[in-house]
Amino acid sequence: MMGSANAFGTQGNQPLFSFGLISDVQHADIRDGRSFVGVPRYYRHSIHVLQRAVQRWNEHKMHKFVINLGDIVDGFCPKDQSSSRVRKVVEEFEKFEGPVYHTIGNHCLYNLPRDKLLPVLKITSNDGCAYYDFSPTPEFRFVVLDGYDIGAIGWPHDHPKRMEAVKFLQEKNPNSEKNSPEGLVGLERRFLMFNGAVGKEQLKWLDGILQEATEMRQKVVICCHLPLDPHASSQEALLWNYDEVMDLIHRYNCVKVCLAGHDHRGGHSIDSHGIHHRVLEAALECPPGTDAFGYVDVYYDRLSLNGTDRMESTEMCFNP
Ligand SMILES: Nc1ccn([C@@H]2O[C@H](COP(=O)(O)O)[C@@H](O)[C@H]2O)c(=O)n1
Ligand SMILES: O=P(O)(O)OC[C@H](O)CO
Repeated sequence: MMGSANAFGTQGNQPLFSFGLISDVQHADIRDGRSFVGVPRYYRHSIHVLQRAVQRWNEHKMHKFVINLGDIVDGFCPKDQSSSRVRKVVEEFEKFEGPVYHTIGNHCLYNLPRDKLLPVLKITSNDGCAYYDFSPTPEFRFVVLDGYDIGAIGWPHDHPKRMEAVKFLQEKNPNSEKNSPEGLVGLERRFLMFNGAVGKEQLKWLDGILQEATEMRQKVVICCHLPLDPHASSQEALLWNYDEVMDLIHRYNCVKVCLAGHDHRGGHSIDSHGIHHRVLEAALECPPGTDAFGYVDVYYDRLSLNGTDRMESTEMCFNP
């Protein structure tokens, strides 16, 4: 019957809630450039993409929150402007009339060390880590992972987590330029300095969260700057220990969707356990006047991403 409540307590085809999405703004007040492989990057324009996104999310009036999948300011931003640029982009996000949840990316860490970055992004942490979770409704839980927990960027020079990452890269990548995948084959090509890993403590925390979500019959959406599935991303962009994280996630049935950024062209896959992996198209790569942002309508059995312009729309149906 039209408009009546179903067994899940939801109205016919009304979403339970919705939220806004954007990734890789990578803004800087510098001339347009290109990625290492020649893809154009529009550093000045990307903040306008964000501004239009915020305007649209606010016009919609119904979005409960916004998620930023990382990389708000580009590493080429002049260092004496890093702090003000990061604040400027965060201020644009904060024009959204609701909470904004940030995921940290490599470019955020090129600009500011963790102890400076996390307070600006309003990520509460006492050990410098940037993973957390939130539950916008009793039925859903969002888990934001810190993909640079073990990473060669962002930690103080002599920090044990940086040392661990440097040692790991020495073992896995023989190139003197640790961002070069030269000679690495297949999935080994992810062992680059602009990627990182989820550390042991974070994995333990994630295990506890997934256990709790299972007990509470919550569906989980994972957010991480670095993609977690090779079929949704180029090999060069993957989390170093994506396999370890996915083995843990696959021990539970509660995770339905994983969202990521970093691989700017975007991607989508459904893994062997029916989990959707959606890598978002970058705001940075939108030629002037074009856009890449979206919003997600959340239903009990699907997430429906409504993309604007260069962001592809994606239906992500799952077994509730
Ligand atoms: N095939 C590659 C790709 C990248 N690099 C290095 O990584 C840096 C970042 O690359 P972008 O995708 O952000 O342009 C780049 O400056 C190179 O140092 C590489 O060596 N080989
Ligand atoms: O956003 P960047 O500059 O770290 O580039 C990421 C790479 O394109 C991932 O393949």
